[in-house]
Amino acid sequence: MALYITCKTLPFCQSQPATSPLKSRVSTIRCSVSLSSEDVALGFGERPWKTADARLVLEDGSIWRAKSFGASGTQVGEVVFNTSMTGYQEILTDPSYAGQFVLMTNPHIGNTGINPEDEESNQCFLGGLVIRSLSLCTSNWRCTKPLADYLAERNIMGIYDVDTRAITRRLRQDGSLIGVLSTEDSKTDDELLEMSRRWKIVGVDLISGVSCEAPYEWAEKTNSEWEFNKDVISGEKFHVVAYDFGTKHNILRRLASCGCRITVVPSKWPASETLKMQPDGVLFSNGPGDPAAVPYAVETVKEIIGKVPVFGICMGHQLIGQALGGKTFKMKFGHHGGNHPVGNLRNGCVEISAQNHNYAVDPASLPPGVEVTHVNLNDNSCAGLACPELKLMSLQYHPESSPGPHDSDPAFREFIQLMKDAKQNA
Ligand SMILES: NC(=O)CC[C@H](N)C(=O)O
Repeated sequence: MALYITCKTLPFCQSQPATSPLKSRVSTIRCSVSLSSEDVALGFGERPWKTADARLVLEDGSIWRAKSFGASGTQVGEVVFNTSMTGYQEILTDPSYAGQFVLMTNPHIGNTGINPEDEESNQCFLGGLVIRSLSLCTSNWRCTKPLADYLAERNIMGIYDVDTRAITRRLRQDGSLIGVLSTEDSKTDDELLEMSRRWKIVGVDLISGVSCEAPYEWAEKTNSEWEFNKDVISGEKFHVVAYDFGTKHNILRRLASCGCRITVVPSKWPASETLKMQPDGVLFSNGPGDPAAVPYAVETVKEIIGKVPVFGICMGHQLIGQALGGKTFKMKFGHHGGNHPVGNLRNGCVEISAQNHNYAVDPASLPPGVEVTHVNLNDNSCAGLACPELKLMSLQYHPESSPGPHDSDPAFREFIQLMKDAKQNA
């Protein structure tokens, strides 16, 4: 539904000819109000306003009453908070959120609606969305639909009008918690609590549920506004095999923009098949869940490192850490947001980065010869690794941003350089 507000402004200048047609001084503001077919159910279109019809029951026994949007039903997941100020659509489509409810600390969500160019994967894998306030209006020239309709279509539950600050403080204090979201009155609080306490996310392989089924080629690049460093973008073609553990599209787009031909392969694609393709480099992507629960992926990484240059991002970094002999551990509440300061220990610079992870590599568990290249400055956790001997680099965070600042984008060019050097020395 579109609402047109016509605002008849008075002439700004008294000397304007009185004959000036009024039409020219009428400005029309197009305010696209995203009232969907569910308007009445949502209570946006009429009074009285919608009242609480959903519950979020956390495993610590707390019960949060809220209003639902998107899908209805009952869903269990791990609640994590994300501090990004923008980019809820990229967050919703980041496959690394599989099994999790994302609670946005930014209180106002939905104002830019849904924009098809902003998708980071073809699906939403997250468990649900928890927000303070759902925007009544959408305002973006690319917007095709309101957030509530999109979530309903994709069968993803959302709740709003819930005290996200109080839940965030609880998560910061007690660590991430399992929760159950429900719109079903037939389920008692105790049943939902029991469900949250029985559900486990640690030790579960979540990447096989989000990876592609068969290899495919990727060619799409990021658009020109990303190329703030044109001079160093290589015109050369490198063939990169990208392991899809739940890859975000912008990783592939940035590689394509840097001159890579990309073959995306499923998470269980044998290392021997990859090596047969004789790629110039291999990328291990981001992905959901516990990195210690996917030993087959660690084996794949082990078989590849040392043979071709590799770059690991987030889950990929954690798999590389394990393949090198290190261990991962679960953090208290992880890092999720677009404002995490990272110290680049190689050049002494600070990068403000996009992050999304609940696990980290324990640097003390790594063998000599592996260099910690980056640290998260909020808690000193390991944020990057390198081993020049093995032509290997990895980052715990997201150089492709989307959403988030572009400070870490040079990492893609470092990977290009790694491949270039390996080619020259071959
Ligand atoms: N974005 C990612 O790859 C996340 C990695 C892993 N699932 C974690 O939570 O730590």
